[in-house]
Amino acid sequence: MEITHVHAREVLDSRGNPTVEADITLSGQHHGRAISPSGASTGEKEATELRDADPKRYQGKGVQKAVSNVNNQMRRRLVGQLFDTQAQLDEALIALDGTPNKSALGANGILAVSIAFAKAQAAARQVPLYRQLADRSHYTLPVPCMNVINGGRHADNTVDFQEFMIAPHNADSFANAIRMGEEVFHTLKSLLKGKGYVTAVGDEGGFAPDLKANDEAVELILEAISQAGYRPGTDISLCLDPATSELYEAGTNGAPGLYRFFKSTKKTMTSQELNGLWESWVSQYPIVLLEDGMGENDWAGWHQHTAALGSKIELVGDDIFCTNPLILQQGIDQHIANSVLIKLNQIGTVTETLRTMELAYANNYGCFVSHRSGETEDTTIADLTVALNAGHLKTGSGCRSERVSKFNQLLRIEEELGSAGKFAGLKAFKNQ
Ligand SMILES: O=C(O)[C@@H](CO)OP(=O)(O)O
Ligand SMILES: [Mg+2]
Repeated sequence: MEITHVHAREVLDSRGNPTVEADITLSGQHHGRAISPSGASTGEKEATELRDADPKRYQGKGVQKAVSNVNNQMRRRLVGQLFDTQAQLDEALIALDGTPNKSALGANGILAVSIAFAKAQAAARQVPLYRQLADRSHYTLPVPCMNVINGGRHADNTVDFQEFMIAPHNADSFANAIRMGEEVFHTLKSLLKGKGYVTAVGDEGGFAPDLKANDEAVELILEAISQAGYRPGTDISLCLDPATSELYEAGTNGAPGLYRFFKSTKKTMTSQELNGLWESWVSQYPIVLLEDGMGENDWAGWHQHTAALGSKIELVGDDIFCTNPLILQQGIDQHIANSVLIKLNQIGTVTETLRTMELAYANNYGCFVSHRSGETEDTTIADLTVALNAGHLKTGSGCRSERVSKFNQLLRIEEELGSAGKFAGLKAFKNQ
């Protein structure tokens, strides 16, 4: 189909920072619109998010250059051309950029165009986006992993670890899983209030209290699950993303690196000690998934970590893989983790994201689809999760619209699919 219109503009994300929105029209009548999200605890090998240097606009965080690259180079290359498939479009964008990490044109602009094209194609074919991404007779509705306590770089509190999530898996539908999760979320609010903690929320919608210790977050969540009338581990389990790359300090002169608890005690731990902490938490608590339990530059630590826990729970690599098929392949070869976090803007096109997911599945790795801490009303990840039967996703929790919009899209998809959709349940998680 012929691309007849390409246009980008600067819009805002959930932190009030600018990001890129792109519009695409096919054959003068089929429209697609998409917005790129933005991370705070980013992996070093992510595709480049182009930000303007001008300190007078948005403290140097503007995206005018990325927008202009869409409205000039990309528009010139695309308008008037025929693209039949997503891969053809994305290959053209990758070639036009010409760098391995999309630093010339910016992955924020490229991704918005790539997703907008997928949506325009879906509109042209009159199918929902998930069906445009993968046409199947049956689809899986994911377990929503809801981030109910925020810490790390996502909140100004005393908690070092970034994300404490609940996974309501013992449900017969996505709608019931969301209801269970939200009931726990509200119970947790009362519990925190009762204990004198603030109930303000962090970037991803979870509460951000000043707790006395990191494990207090887990204890409080378990209490909230029980108080809400559910059984921890049987009905609702826990998932964690401590985002330990943010804690990691590389060693100098050949000394091993250390993890520093930068917000609470300022104490340090070796990889071995941190791995020991995870082993004890996994034996003590109903944890089914642990993301970035080791830092992106600590492959030796990751190796140990996978040997210790890789046959017990799901170990997800986020910063270490950056949704990049080449890096994931290295991880697979070295037996690192058993699952990969999927963030479209870490790699920059729909086609490369799908390639990473296919590589993961071919090697018996899981795919955990994810939002970014800077999000928008764009709900593409909801459709992506369903399209690829990923079985679980994380997209924050229940009180911020940029997170809830994904839940609402999944509720619509579940309704639309009827008996062609099935809730994933506990088996969505590796080793469960
Ligand atoms: O670390 C993560 O997994 C993400 C999303 O939760 O955070 P950010 O978008 O800040 O990288
Ligand atoms: Mg992460």
